Amino acid sequence: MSISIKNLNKSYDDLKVYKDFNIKFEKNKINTLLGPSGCGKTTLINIIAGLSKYDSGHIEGLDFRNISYIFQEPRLIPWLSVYDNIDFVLKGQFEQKKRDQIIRSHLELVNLHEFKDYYPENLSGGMKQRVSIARAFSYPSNILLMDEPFKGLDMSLKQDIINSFIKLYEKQPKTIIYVTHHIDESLLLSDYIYILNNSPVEIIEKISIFEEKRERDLSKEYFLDLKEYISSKL
Ligand SMILES: Nc1ncnc2c1ncn2[C@@H]1O[C@H](COP(=O)(O)OP(=O)(O)OP(=O)(O)O)[C@@H](O)[C@H]1O
Repeated sequence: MSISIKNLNKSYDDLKVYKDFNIKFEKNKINTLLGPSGCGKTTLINIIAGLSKYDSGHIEGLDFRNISYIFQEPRLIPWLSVYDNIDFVLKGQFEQKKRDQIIRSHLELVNLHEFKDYYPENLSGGMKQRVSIARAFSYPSNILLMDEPFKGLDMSLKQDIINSFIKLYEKQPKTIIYVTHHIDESLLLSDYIYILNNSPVEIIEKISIFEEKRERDLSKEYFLDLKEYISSKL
């Protein structure tokens, strides 16, 4: 489902972060919020997740039971194996046989099927983040919220994880809201980029790039031009 935010107002004491703010996130697309640090991206995603209160406004198209999350840190349960970390969110959703099939197929898609019995402490940072991506897609949600999920990973690892992510997304499209302040990452992943800036926050521009191929090559002229253009807006 698409998600519409209407006339949002949110302040922290004297700091007005959102003033009569409106935005619409497109159904089953990757909608990216790109803006400088401190402009209000995390505040917005926390409001959508129901983790932060807002002063006034309306949010349409949300059902809190219907949301998956991928955070900056993988947030795996340390005393559960890779397999059981995913099973944990699926219990109560499906019977055992179906859960087993879902977990195995998702671990396969992120190339971690051989690590299903490992505990988080024995995995690298990139592997843990792949488990959290597999977990987010295993859960039967229509909406996925991601806040800087690739932070702290080097570029080649990032590229692998983004590829795993795109494989899962293409098999099971969801309405995705993705927060980042990295232009390169936003160009690799997005269908729509909302450039945010100013205080209170404004949408400087909505850029649509979903007609371009997903096999994205950031060294291509189109992306270099777009990157320069976006930089000039931030
Ligand atoms: N709990 C809070 N109390 C007071 N001010 C806050 C609080 N949370 C955020 N802010 C302020 O609100 C503004 C927006 O913060 P927010 O974290 O939403 O920005 P952001 O764009 O996500 O930044 P970053 O990329 O650094 O996380 C910032 O000026 C921040 O200092």
